[in-house]
Amino acid sequence: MSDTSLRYLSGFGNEFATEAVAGALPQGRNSPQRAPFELYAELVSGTAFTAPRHENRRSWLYRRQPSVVAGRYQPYAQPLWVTGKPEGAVLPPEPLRWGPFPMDDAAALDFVDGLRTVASNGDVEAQQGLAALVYVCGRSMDQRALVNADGEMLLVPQQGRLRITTEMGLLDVAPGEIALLPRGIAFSIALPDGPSRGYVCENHGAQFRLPELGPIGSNGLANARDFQAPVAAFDDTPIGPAGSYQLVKRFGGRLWAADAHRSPFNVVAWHGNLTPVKYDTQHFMTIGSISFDHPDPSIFTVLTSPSDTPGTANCDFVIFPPRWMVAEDTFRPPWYHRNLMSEFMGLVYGQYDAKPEGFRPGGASLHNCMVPHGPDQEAFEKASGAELKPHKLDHTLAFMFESRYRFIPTDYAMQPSGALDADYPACWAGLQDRFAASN
Ligand SMILES: O=C(O)Cc1cc(O)ccc1O
Ligand SMILES: [Fe+2]
Repeated sequence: MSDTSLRYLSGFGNEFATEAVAGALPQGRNSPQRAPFELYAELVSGTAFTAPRHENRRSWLYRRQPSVVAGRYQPYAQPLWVTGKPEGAVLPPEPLRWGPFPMDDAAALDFVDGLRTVASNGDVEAQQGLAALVYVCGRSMDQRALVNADGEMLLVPQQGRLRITTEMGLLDVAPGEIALLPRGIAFSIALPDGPSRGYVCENHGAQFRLPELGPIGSNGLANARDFQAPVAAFDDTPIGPAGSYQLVKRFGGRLWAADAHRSPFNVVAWHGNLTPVKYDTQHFMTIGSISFDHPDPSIFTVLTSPSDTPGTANCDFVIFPPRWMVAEDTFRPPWYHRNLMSEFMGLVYGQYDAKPEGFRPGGASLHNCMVPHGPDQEAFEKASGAELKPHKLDHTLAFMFESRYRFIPTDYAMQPSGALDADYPACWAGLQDRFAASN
């Protein structure tokens, strides 16, 4: 597929129609007796057929061969991609933090082999919860594609651009941008900038959508028009022998691989509202306090995956982008707090105001349900004494996967020789009792 296919259609959840060859989309019906150019019609339903109209997501693909043409699947070993709650897993009741996840072994790994679950929750079979992963990779996926039947994947690149080929077309995603790849849609990732690292939310629950805006009104936060879907594009490499391509499938918390004769990227035209999208976080219209007090971080929600309990998300994807701090008589960083919701955070670049030194780009932190946390001593002291003039928190992008379900860290995350910060709670130890009743 050539770079000329790198054009985008704008809007979140729109009804798109796109064809790589003029005339390839049937008009006025979805499954004519014979589709144009002898293409096969294939429906992909991302929601139950009967999901409410505003939540319903499906697309019609017109392709050279239907996806059912594939070899037989064999188990594929990738022990560091872990789903759900491992048997007997120990869940420390403390705050956890990791330094930048090492990229030492990245050179030999592609995106599939470079995925490492840091923490996971829920139950993939119950369509609940998520896995928070990192990827470290130095190789493009060569002659192979991944299909995740277990959930959609939200990619947050931290280092290196991703060129993502999908059944619907191409996406180019740089650090500062995100990609949302629907459950079940095949994709393959190339690395135009070399070694890459980033974060992934593998969402087993309800699909991510834009949050309600309530009193904010009809504009603001992430605007629907800034999400970009690919235009139809296909790979016209001729069919090769069995095994010239590999399809890797995530299915029930395990990986499988099948030989194929060609890539699954043979969709000549498609229409519908189930599609991969990318979004540039620079377009996020940030709202904050213009009087006093630090608001709840829900004002930074880009996308939300609701659960069955209103307002209590399976997962909120929240960002902390560059923004002005202007609040008067206010301790401006996050307050000390405990939260029913569990918070997994990562840092794409820059500094995070609550932890200016200890939280590093490419690392992560985890504050599970009711685990106390807040600014480290350095941040507390600085912010308590700072002159409260307007101040731009610039050159920074942190994010959070916030979930109603506690995240269980994996063995990979907890190994003492890895990125785990063994002494994280020490960053608060110096917060003295300064009570002075006479004040
Ligand atoms: O814990 C964190 O750093 C995330 C966070 C940020 C904020 O501004 C308010 C609450 C919150 O949990
Ligand atoms: Fe928090």
